[in-house]
Amino acid sequence: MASSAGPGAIPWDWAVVLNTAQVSKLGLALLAPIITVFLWFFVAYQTSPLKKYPGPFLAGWTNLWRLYQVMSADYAPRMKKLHEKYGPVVRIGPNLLDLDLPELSRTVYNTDGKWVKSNFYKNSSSIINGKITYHMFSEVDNVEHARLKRPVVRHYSVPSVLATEPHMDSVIQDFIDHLQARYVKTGKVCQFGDWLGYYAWDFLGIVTFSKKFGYMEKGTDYDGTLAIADKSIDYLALCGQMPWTDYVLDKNPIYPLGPPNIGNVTNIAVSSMIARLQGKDANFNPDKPDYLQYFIESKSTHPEIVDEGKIVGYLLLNLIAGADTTAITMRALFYNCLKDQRVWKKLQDQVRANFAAGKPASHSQARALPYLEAVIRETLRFHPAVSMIMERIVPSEGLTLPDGSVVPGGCMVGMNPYIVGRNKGIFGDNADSFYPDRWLQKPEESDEQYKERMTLWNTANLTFGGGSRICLGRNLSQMEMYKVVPTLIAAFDIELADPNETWWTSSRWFWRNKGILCKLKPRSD
Ligand code: HEM
Repeated sequence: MASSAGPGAIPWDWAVVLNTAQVSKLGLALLAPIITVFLWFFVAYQTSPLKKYPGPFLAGWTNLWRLYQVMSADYAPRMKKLHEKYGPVVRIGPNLLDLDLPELSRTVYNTDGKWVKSNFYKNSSSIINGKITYHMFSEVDNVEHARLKRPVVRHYSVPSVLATEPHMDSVIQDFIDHLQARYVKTGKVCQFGDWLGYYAWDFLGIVTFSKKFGYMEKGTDYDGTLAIADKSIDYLALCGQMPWTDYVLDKNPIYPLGPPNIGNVTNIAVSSMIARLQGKDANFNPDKPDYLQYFIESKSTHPEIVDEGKIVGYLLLNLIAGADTTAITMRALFYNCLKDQRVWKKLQDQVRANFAAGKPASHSQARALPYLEAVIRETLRFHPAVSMIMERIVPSEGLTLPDGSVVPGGCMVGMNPYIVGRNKGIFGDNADSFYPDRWLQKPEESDEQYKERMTLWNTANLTFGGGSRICLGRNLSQMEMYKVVPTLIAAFDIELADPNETWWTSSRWFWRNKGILCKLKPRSD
């Protein structure tokens, strides 16, 4: 067909320009790469040693599938539905199995150093560390990781954490005073979820370098750090599904597309360290140890490992690894307890029988309250702050699964604390419900039976990870929660402003649970 264009116009009818042979050559040239890519995927799929394991069809072909699942922002419940459909072993990537096999938790997360972290962690290291050369969290070489961790690990033991209690008390007192002045006295509705975040950051500022950031003082994320930290974690979660994308996005030298740095917090960490080393840190009281002091001690005990750069890295890691995770857990605790008034009343009664209003609860007294412990343990099980698969590379000897099949070395496997923590074989048919009482000794249960049950349940508890890479800050975050939760309950009557609120409606990423609008009133009893 001839072109209808006038003389001199570019002909739009390609048949005029190209003859049939040329058209087919062009078609082939365009199709060839597509066919090659398809064949490559097809062969990879057909020959994969993980082909025998069930899972969504697309997940076996490309990691784009799981990237899409993470983008949906309700990744963990989606993965749980997959386990309900396919069973305990689900292939969620061409080279990745998600296991709901608590009996293997001590194998995959162990201390022998053979099970290394996948590249999920490696490529995100610079993001977590605010571009400071510190890789302890994400280090995939376990030997190097152990070397980096050696100088600081004792500072996270229970006695070292307990030594920071005076700092904790001062920041908890501040928290109560702010809530009292801004919400209890005025009757205004409190964005309690946000406030738990401000508190968690100020808490870690004080415990880490004896300096609050001022989020509670200002009543807002005044320098955008909390928002940047959220973006960094989102980036980490997304990029980790296809780690090479980090090189195209954040690490591309022309126009980096990663999240911004937590510049203000980094500046505070650096200036605190310099002032402290020069003996000019006005915030520091030698009678109240903090982590900066601990890390400076590590510099003297391990000068071959710890220098000023490492100290800043250690300081920042405390903040990035500890603030968001603990805030999420506290929000989940208040939200779930307030949603179930039976649980709330039981908790409130026990706390109020033991603590007066107005001053921070002591850690030792709080640890003696069985229902508080049950509530904290249930929150950690029901809503783990890390609700993603913790990927590990299977060592060369392979991994034998309960069905007798062997996952070959080099493949990736992992468990998701959210899924393993809701395993019905361990926690019973009501594993999907928030029910703190399950952690109490039953009347018909002997001490021995109760101990056995708790030992079994601990194998399915991966909220803080496990083995040599278990969370370093778990004592710190637990102590924070054991103190602040009873203090708040003893101080105020707390109610959900809208009892029908769900945090699904208030935060895109379900596990971040930013919502929880609350009314805070003077303690009525
Ligand atoms: C409720 C609060 C917290 C939760 C749920 C939590 C959870 C976790 C989990 C699941 C891991 C292991 C990740 C993996 O193996 O893939 C981890 C590692 C880690 N966490 Fe936490 N964390 C919390 C609080 C903290 C705090 C307060 C700090 C620091 C002050 C901290 C510092 C670390 C560090 C340094 C690691 C890496 C340990 C290693 O690789 O040896 N975390 N955390």
